[in-house]
Amino acid sequence: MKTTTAPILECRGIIQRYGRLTAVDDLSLAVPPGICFGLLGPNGAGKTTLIEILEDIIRPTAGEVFYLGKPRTSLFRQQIGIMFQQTALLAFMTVQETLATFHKLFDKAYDLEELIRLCHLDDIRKQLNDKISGGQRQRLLLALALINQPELLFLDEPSTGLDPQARRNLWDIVHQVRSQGKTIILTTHYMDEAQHLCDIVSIMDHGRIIATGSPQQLIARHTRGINITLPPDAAEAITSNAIFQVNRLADRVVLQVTDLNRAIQALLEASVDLTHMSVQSPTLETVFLNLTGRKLRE
Ligand SMILES: Nc1ncnc2c1ncn2[C@@H]1O[C@H](COP(=O)(O)OP(=O)(O)OP(=O)(O)O)[C@@H](O)[C@H]1O
Repeated sequence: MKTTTAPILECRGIIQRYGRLTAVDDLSLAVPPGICFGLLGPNGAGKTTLIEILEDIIRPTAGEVFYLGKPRTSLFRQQIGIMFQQTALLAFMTVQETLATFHKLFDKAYDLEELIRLCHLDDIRKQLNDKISGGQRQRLLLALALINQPELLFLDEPSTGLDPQARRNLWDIVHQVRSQGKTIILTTHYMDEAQHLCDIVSIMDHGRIIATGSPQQLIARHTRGINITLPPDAAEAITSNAIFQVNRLADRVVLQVTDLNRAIQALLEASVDLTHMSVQSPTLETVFLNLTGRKLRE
C-alpha cells in the first residue's frame, strides 16, 4: 500500500505583488519532512520573496502557508531556523561569545559543544567575528540558525561567494544536519549545489514553479541524456533536428543528443572539427536551459 507523508510545510495559491510586478504568481508547493528541498532559479525568479513568505517574514498578497498541517502561529519563527544571506555580527564579540549569547535565548537549545563540533568552529572559537573568513562566517551563521534545534531549517543561498573548499565544507555540514532527520529548504543559483544537496528540487522562473522532482528525475524528464560540447564557433551549420538539440551559448555550443554514435557520425559527415569536443552527462543547468531557453545566470 502506498503511504504518503504529510508535508512539514505547505503553501497554497501564494501571490506576491509589488505594484504592477507579480514576484510570486499563484504558487503552491508541499515539502515532505526529512528532505533537503531546493528552490533553484535565475536572478529575479522570486526565490527570496517566496522563501521570506514561507519563513513568515513577508505576508503575501494572497495565499496560505501551513506548518505541520496547520496555519502557522506566532511560535513558528521560534520553531524554525533561518540562515540569512546577510546577517550583522557584532565585531567586538568572539565566535564563542556570539554562540553563547544566542544559546541563552532558548529553553531547548542545541548543546553548545556539540554544535561547535558539528559546524567545525572549534579552532576559531576565540576569534573575533570580524576576523574570520567567509567560509567560517557561513559556518557560524549556520550554527546560529541551528541553535534552537529547529526541525525546519531555511538556507538562503548558503554558499554564495565561498571558495570551492569552503563550499564543500559547508555542504558536508548540511549533509550531516539532513542525516539527523531535519528538513532543509534552500535557495540557490548553483546547479551543482542543488544537485549535491537536494533530494527534491523545484525550478522557479517568473514567480512560478516550472518543474519539480529529484535532480535525476528532472534530468531524465527534461534532457536527451547526453551533451556534446564544442567551441562556440564549431558546428555553425548544425541546427536542431531529430539527432541534435542545439544550444548556442556565449562560451560554447551544447548539442543534446540521445544516440551518441549517430550524432558523431552526423557531425563527421558535416565536416565539423571534433578536436575540442567533450561529452558530458546533462546537469540541472541543461534542464533549466531546456525549460526556459536561458542559462541559469545570464
Ligand atoms: N521589496 C520589493 N519591492 C519591489 N520589488 C521587489 C521587492 N522584492 C523583490 N522585488 C522584485 O521581485 C522580483 C523577485 O525578486 P526576488 O528577490 O524574490 O528574486 P530571486 O529569485 O530571489 O532573485 P536573486 O536570486 O537575485 O536573489 C524581482 O523582480 C525583484 O526586483
